[in-house]
Amino acid sequence: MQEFRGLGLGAGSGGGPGGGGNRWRMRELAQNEHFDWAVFRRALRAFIPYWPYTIIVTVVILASSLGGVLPAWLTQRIIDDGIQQHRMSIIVKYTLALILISIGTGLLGVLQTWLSNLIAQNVMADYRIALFRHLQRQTVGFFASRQAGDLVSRVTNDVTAIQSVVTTTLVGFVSNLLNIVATLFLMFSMNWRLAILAVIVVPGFVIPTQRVGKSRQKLQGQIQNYLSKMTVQLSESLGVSGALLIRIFNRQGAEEKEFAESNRTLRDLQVRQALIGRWLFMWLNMFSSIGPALLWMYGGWLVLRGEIGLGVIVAFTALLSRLYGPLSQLAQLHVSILSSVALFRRIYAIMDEVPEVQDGTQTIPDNSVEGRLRLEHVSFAYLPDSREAQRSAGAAGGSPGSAAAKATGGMIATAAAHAAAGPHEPSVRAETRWALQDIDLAIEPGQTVALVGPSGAGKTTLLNLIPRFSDPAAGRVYLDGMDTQSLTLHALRAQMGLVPQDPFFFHDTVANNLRLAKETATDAEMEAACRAAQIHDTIAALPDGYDTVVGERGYRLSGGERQRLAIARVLLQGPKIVLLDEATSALDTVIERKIQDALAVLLEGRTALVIAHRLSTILKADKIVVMQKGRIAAVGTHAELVESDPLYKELYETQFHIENEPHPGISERESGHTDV
Ligand SMILES: Nc1ncnc2c1ncn2[C@@H]1O[C@H](COP(=O)(O)OP(=O)(O)OP(=O)(O)O)[C@@H](O)[C@H]1O
Repeated sequence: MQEFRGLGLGAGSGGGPGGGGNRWRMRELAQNEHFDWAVFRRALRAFIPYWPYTIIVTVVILASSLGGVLPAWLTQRIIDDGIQQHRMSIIVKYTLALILISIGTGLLGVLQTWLSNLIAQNVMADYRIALFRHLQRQTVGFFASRQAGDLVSRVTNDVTAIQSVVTTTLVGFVSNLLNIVATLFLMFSMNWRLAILAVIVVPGFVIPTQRVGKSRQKLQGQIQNYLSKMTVQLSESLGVSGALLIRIFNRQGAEEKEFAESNRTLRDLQVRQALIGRWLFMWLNMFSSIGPALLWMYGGWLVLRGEIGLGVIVAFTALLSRLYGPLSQLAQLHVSILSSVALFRRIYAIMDEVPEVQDGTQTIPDNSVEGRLRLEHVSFAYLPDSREAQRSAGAAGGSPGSAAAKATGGMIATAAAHAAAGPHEPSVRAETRWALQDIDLAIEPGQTVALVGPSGAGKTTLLNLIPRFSDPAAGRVYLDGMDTQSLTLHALRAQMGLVPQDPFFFHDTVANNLRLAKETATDAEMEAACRAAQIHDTIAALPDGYDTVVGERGYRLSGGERQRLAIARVLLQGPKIVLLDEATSALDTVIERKIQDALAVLLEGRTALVIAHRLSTILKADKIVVMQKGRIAAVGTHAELVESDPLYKELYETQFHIENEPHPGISERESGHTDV
C-alpha cells in the first residue's frame, strides 16, 4: 500500500495528535480558503533561521529520490546484462549495489525525518512562545470578548499542525516532485513508448482520489462539528460551575439524551466515512494492477519482437509505484497548501492584534509613591462593533494586516476619534454608549473613597481604569501627578492591589497562590498576612495547611474564605493603593466581623477605591461617590448624602440598610457558592 500513502487511507478516520486527526483538520481548514501569497510568504519567513537545515534536507531528499529509482535500473541490468547474458560477475556487482543503495536510502530516510522534525519543532516552539508572549500583552477586555477555548486551540492545535505543513506540504512537495522527475527521466531513457503507456493510466488514480477526497472531506467536516459539540458539552458539564447548574435544574437526563444523540450521529458518520475510504482503496488497488497488466502485454510484445529486454518491463513495473503514489499526493497538494494558509492566517489573526493598552516608558523609584489618584474628564465606551469585527475576523481567520488588523485598527481609531471629539461631540454621542462620562475625581493619599450606584452605573469600569486594564477614550488618570499612560504597566500595577468580588485562585497550593503577590515571601510573612486577614486559622485547619491545593478556581474554599485569602494576598504585596470590589453576599455575623476586621487592616494607611456593598465600609469612607448612568451624580459623606441626594437615600434604604442586617441563617460555606 506504499503508493497510497498520504491519501488518508492508512490512518483510519479518527486521529491522534499528529496523525490522521491533524490531516483531516488541515483538510477542514482548506475548505473556503483561497491562496494568499502574502500569508504564504510570511509563513515561509519563519523558516529562515533554519535555512542550513532546509538546504541539507533538500539535498537529502534529492539523494533519496535517486536512491529510490536506482534499484529499478539495477534490476533491469541484472536481468538483461546478467541473467540473460549468463554473466555472474554482473549479477554479483549489481546485487551488491542494490544492497548498498537500500542501506543508504534507509539512512537518508532517518536523516530526513530527523531534520524535518527539527525544523518543524523549532518553528512550532517559536510560534508558541511568540503567541503566548503576545497574549500576555493583551488587555482583560480582549479575553472577555473571546472564548478561552478558541485561544487555547490556536496556541496548541494550530501550532501543532505546523508539523504537517513541514512534513506534508514542504517536504512532501519537494520529495514528490523529485521522485516524479527522477522516475520519468529513467522511464523515458529506458523506453519512451512504455513510458507514455505508464503515464496514460495516471488519471485513473488522480481523478477518483480527488473526488472521494472531497466527499470524505465533507463528511469529516460533519464529524468535526459533532466532535466539537461533544467536547463543548463535556467541558461545560464536567466543569464545577456547569455541574452545579445541571444539578440545580435537574438537567442530568436531558444532558444524557443530548450526548447520546450526538454520539449516535457520530458513530454513523464514522462508519460511512470508513466505507467510502474502503471503496476508494478497492478502486486504487484495481487500477494499480491495470497499469502493470498493460505494461506486461505491450512490453511482452516488444520483448518478443526483440526491441527491449525483459528487464525493462520488470524495471517499469517497479517504477510504476514510484510514479502513481507521488502523483496522487501532488494532485492533493493544493489541500495542504490551502490549509497551511488557513492555519497561518488563524495564527496571524491573533499575532496582529495590537494590544489595546500600550506600555509606557516611565518607571517609579521604589517606595516613592504617596498614592494620590486623580481622574480628569474621564470618559470611556466599550466598543462592541469593533470587538464583534475582531471576533468574526478571528473566526474567519482574517489575514494579517487585513481583517484582524483592520478590526484592531478600527478599535484604536474609534477610541482615538472619541478622544479627539470628546464625549460631548454630537456625531460621536449619537453612536456611542458611554459607560463613563466626564468623570472628575481626586483621592488623597490614605483616603478611602466608596463608589456606590445602581447596577450598570459604571463602578467596575471606573475601577478598571486605575490599573489600566483599559484606557479612557477621553481624559486622563494621574497617579501622584504622573499620567498613568506614561508609566510602565509593571511599575503602575506594582503600586496597587486588587480584591475582586469573586477572587480567582490557580489550581495550586494556598502558599503558591499567595506567592503570586510576592515571590520571595517567607512562611512567616505569609502567616502574618493571613492572620491579619483573619484566614490563618482556616488555612491551618486544612489537611496540608498552606500546602493544600485549593482546587479549580478555589472552589474548595468558601466565598468568605476566598475573599479573606485575596485580602491576605494583597496585604502580602503591600501596595500603596487598594482597589476593592466588595462581595455582595451577606454573611453571618461572625464571618462579617472577620471580613470587616480584615478590611480594616487592608485599608489602613492606603489609598482605597472601593465598590462598596457594606454599610460599615460606607460609614468609614472619607468620601462617597454616587454614580448613575456613567456619571458622578453626587459626592459627600453618608450623613450629607442621606439628607441631600434622593438616589443615595434610595440605595441606602433598599441595599445597604437591609443587606447589612447579617443573615444569621446563612453560614459562610453555604454563601460561598451562591454566585453560581
Ligand atoms: N465588557 C463589556 N462590554 C460591553 N459593555 C460592557 C462591558 N462591561 C460592562 N459593560 C457595560 O458598561 C456599563 C457599566 O458597567 P459596569 O460593570 O461598570 O457597571 P457596575 O456599576 O459595576 O455594575 P454592577 O454593580 O452590576 O457590577 C453597563 O451598561 C454594562 O452593560
